[in-house]
Amino acid sequence: MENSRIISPSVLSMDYSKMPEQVAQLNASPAKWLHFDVMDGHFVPNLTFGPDILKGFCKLSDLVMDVHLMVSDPAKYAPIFIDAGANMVTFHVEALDNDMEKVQSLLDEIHKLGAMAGVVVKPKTDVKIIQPVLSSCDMVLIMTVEPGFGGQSFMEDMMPKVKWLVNQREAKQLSYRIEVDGGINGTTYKTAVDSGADTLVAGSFVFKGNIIENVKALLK
Ligand SMILES: O=C(CO)[C@H](O)[C@H](O)COP(=O)(O)O
Ligand SMILES: [Co+2]
Repeated sequence: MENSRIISPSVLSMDYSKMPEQVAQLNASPAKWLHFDVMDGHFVPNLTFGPDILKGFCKLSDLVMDVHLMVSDPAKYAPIFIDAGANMVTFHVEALDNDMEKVQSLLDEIHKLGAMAGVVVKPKTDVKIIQPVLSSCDMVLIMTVEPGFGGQSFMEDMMPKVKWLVNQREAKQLSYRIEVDGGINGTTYKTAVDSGADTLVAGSFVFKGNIIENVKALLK
């Protein structure tokens, strides 16, 4: 697992009338990943992309496809998105009733299908419940907004979760990445990085103005 900071621009905030041009800008930027938010209109009150759209992004880019499943049935959809080209699949523990046996099974299934796997926790979920599955995670995603929409404000009070993950990783000699998602911009990213986040999702910040310069600003 790489140790340097990774920027994963969220295409939720892209201008879809300019999709190929904007993906070309991401390809030319120092972003290494592309964050793809799958929302089912049930787990969250918004509806986004299906697997065929991911296939389209894969044709336009060699970036690592970082698929964030905000769906009520992640066990059904994880294999479908891996088949469509997902490299990293993260799913919400809340969608599996915070049941770590179910979470462990899905992490194992995603690995068996050849993708990297991680879990996501919503702002109100206690991160400590995921302790039993940490050794099977390639990444843990801490939501810094309520999932469902781009353009919301960063919740700084999620930083203790990031710090707990850093401590657990060190204590248990694990190597998962720590990703934050929601409200990351040219100011808030510093708070996240100082707390120990190494993987930054950014949507509205990256796609407003110059995409390449905005990605660079998150790497300073
Ligand atoms: O998962 C998400 C929302 O549920 C998005 O990845 C996130 O909101 C990115 O958008 P922004 O950077 O504008 O907050
Ligand atoms: Co996301």
